Amino acid sequence: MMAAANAAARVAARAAEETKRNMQKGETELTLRGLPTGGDWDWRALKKWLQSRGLAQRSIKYTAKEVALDVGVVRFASEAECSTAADLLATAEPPVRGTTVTVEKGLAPEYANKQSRKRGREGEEEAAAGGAAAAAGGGGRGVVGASRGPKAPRSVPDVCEAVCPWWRVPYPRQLSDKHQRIVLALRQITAEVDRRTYGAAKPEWVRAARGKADSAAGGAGDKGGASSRGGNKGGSGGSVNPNGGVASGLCCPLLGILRAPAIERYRNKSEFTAGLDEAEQPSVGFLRGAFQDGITCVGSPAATRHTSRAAVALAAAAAEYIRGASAFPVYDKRRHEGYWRLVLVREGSNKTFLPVPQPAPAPAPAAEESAAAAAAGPVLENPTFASLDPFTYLVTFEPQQQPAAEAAAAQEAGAAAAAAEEGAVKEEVMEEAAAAAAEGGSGGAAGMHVSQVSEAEAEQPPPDEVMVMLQVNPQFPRAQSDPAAAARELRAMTAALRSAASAAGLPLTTVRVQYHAGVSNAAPYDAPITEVPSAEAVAAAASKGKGKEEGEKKEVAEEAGEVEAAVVAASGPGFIHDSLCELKFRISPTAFFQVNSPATCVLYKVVGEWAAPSPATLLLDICCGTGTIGLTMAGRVAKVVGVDSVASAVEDARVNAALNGITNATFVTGKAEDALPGILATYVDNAGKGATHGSSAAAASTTSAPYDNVVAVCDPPRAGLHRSVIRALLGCEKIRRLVFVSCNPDNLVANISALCYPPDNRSGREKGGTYVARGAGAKGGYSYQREEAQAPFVPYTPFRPVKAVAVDLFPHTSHVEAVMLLER
Ligand SMILES: C[S@@+](CC[C@H](N)C(=O)[O-])C[C@H]1O[C@@H](n2cnc3c(N)ncnc32)[C@H](O)[C@@H]1O
Repeated sequence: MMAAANAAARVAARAAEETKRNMQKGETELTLRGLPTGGDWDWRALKKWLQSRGLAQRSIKYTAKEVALDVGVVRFASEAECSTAADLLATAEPPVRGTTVTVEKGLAPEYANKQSRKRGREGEEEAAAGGAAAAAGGGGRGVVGASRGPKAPRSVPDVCEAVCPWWRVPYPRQLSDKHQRIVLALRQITAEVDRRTYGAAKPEWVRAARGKADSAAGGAGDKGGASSRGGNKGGSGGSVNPNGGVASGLCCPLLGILRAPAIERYRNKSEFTAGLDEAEQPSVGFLRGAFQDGITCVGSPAATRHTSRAAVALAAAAAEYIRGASAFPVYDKRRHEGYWRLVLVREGSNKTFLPVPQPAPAPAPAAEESAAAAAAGPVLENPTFASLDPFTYLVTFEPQQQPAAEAAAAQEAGAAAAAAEEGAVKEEVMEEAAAAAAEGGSGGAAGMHVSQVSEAEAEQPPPDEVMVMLQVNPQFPRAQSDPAAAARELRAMTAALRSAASAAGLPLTTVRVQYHAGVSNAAPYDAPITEVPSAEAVAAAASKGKGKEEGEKKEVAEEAGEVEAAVVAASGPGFIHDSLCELKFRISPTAFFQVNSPATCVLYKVVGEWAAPSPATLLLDICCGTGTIGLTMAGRVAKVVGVDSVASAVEDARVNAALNGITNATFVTGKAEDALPGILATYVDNAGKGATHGSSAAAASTTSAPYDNVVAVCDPPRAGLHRSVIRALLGCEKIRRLVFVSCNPDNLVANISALCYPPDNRSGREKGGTYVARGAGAKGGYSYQREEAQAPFVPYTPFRPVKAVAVDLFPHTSHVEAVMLLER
């Protein structure tokens, strides 16, 4: 009992630390520029303005009065709130008419500088006291604080610690910790829905899970959702049964975690920063910490476990060019100076990953035997994506000798017994959950116990196509005053990359240039992307250049001879292809594509199985990227409709459908929150009711009802789904099954809870209205006011969590993907 309590405290502390880290990373912060300065404007006025938009911030940094700075930083309680606020503020009336307030995610460098200066001072004090500790991993000194002037003597993390911080953690332990993260999230969903539902409206699955959690905790209750850390080390015996959640306060059974088929150098995309290394030399690699922490030092990616050899070679070539041959400097974010910003490397393979199954767990083999068997693995005869059983990769935790299928059966028996005791309705819920685990869950595969997981995984074969995108700063003064010189730089860099690629046997087929002047490296999706300038473009720019000297013109001519062949060879189509799940996908430079193809294959197979479509199904692929999930299921459904906010990704999706001869898929460009109501109106008969609150003309004009059987797959970005997407999904009763893929457990909790709240317990705002204070300081209580132009709230049936599984797409990092099935 004591051990469980200690474990619970550890889990809670870890969760709190994670939240704090997220906040420090700036994922919950918005930078607002163009705010009023002087006059009555201070942080209170800013707070009022935010309140008038219905936003509640956690903290504000805004010093307009003191230093006439028009920049404010607003921090929110969660990433989801931050994203919602970003959307709202981007279109909000500015506080002062005629001005424009721009919204950017993350911490303004103005404040980062302040922070880093403060930290720098702290570092100096620490050093003076002889207490400056080296960062874990033994990183040396780094560039901290302003890059001008003396560096603060604070150490920065080693590059591996910064980008794949679990690189020294044994893989089984990584899996345990990630699995535990999802255990916690599933508990939090129960706790969250429990907290916000009362009386008869409380869903039965919550009662069932809570009842069990409370009794597991000795009746003490478990309001916070973190009561035990069982299952973490393959035998600690806490109250969590990781193979089934109902018995432990989880909102549904968690089947385990699907390990990544490839864990070394698995990334097919690497985004390198051009910056100064520890020795203040130009370099291309990974930032060794967060810019918000004042760290701008770049480290070589060579030692990082997740970066491919191809990407490492190209980063080295780019660094060598900048150091040895370029007349343009790397970009300095603090001073907004310099030219070279990012080098993005993307790789594609024309061979679909077809997994070799690992052996079923044998009873307690010796560690070396197990590793050898796992490394060799039995070979599937004619393996195909259709024959892939993703649960071959299932890793379970305890009990050690009990395979998952048996554990599920045991759970089913336990659940049934418990249900018999506690009433007929509950019986139904428990049985359904247990049956889900037993039947559709692991597909009959036993998986393997965590103690049998091997690290001996093969590296990926070399790529068949490689694309590089160079991001540069178009506002660099010399690039502006001498475009010919800038063009020559880009051409020479391309030649350097091509030559390194040839030496390493890499098919570098395409190089593109992205122009981005913003402070953050993340360029907007519509930032211009061009081909590498042609020789003619250089000559034209040179001849237009003011007062070009003869020597320089000659250099252009010579350069054209030397570099032309390389530039032409790398001029490619501006995209690459990857073969995933036996389909071919075109990928544009900025389109989202999962970075670990073998693990993605496993992930998509689970999604396809749990979606359980029929030939009559309309499949909604929400946040579809290049169309991958929808297209892998297109052969099993009547129609796929995908939506994504990035135009180039949607264009890729359309091309991908054609490339694979798929004719029943349609892809829509737009934010899901804007486009979904219209999609539902077009393809589902009762769309619009409640989904759009009557605001969509498209919904009103719905005439046909072609699809009765609708399955939704949601795979949102880290910020999660927008509230109006959730409303639209809930409002469309024909969506009875929903598969949710999440790369962020925090937003998994927020989104799944929102999909599972019964309508009676929604807050006023969720219903389309808001509670407003009666009288000053809310002393007179609150009254509910419906928002203008909102249609009456339409009741809906909430979803119910059925089962979940974690998937490890990102070995050596703390990130984990989760798949959840919801039904109603
Ligand atoms: C995690 S990715 C998933 C993509 C795709 N399902 C896949 O597996 O490759 C999230 C996707 O959501 C898209 N996205 C981000 N915000 C969005 C929004 N508001 N509406 C629709 N799509 C959005 C991104 O462009 C990205 O393609």
